[in-house]
Amino acid sequence: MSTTSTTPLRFLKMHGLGNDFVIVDRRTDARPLPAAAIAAVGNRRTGVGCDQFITIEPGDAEADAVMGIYNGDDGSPSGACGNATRCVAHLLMQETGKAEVTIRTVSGLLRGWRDVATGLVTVDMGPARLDWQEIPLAEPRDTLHADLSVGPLHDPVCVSMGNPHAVFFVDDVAAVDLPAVGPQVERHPLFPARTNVEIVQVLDRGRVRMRVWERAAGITMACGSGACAVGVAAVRRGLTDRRVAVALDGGTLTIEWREADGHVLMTGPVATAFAGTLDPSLLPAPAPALT
Ligand SMILES: N[C@@H](CCC[C@H](N)C(=O)O)C(=O)O
Repeated sequence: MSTTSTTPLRFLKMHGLGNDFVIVDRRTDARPLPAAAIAAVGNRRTGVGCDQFITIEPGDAEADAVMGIYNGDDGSPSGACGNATRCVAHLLMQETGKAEVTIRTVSGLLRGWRDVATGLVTVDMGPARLDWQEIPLAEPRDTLHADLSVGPLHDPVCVSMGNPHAVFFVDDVAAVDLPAVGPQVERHPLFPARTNVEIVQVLDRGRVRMRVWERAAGITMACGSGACAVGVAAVRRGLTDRRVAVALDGGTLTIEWREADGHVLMTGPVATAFAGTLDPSLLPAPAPALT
């Protein structure tokens, strides 16, 4: 189909636990979407507003679709978005009638499925990556005790779920001024690609409370890849069992770090808020005609 910037671009607004996404289907409309246009759409005052902007691209021999992930603040790409992956898995299952779908992201092939009784959607987020170069960190460090202090936060566990996470265990998540300290950790020189920041309070061996400062999105109601990183970090520190309920501001995700293959499974609800079209003025103007 031929499209121009004056043709409205259709989108779906979805969320997982209040972590919200503008999702566009580029299998039917592949117009260019530069970072500035994504940031304009992501702006909550002047655009639609979203934590992440998600694209669905044509699939291939192994995947039902390819998913692109961009942060709402600046259009920067990310290697993972757990909650959006659950939303896209839900859409693809609805579309294909399949009980299980496969989604390709820049970090790998992810499988998603639904529990028919509860409607909850699970995604296999693949293996947690624990080497300092995979986070990435700027220099060799033990990712189990990364020897970093920023304000009241100390001694993070660093985990990559395809995107970087610094997980700090604290006594009381409510007592931390996350809007103040989150951006300082996000942009600390130890993290050359910046980082997502999680603060966690362990409640018991099966439950934790978590708050998140997301890279290029700020405080969000929930972060799926962050919850995965927290589950992995808590097991590595010996604080919880391998299956844990992670209570976020927007609700609870169940995380299981599977012993057999090191994959991390994430389960929770998805919801569709509304469908709409993007104002063409938010999108790039057509290139001027050559004379
Ligand atoms: N909300 C997401 C994570 C989105 C990407 C993140 N801000 C990054 O830059 O890595 C999730 O549910 O995982």
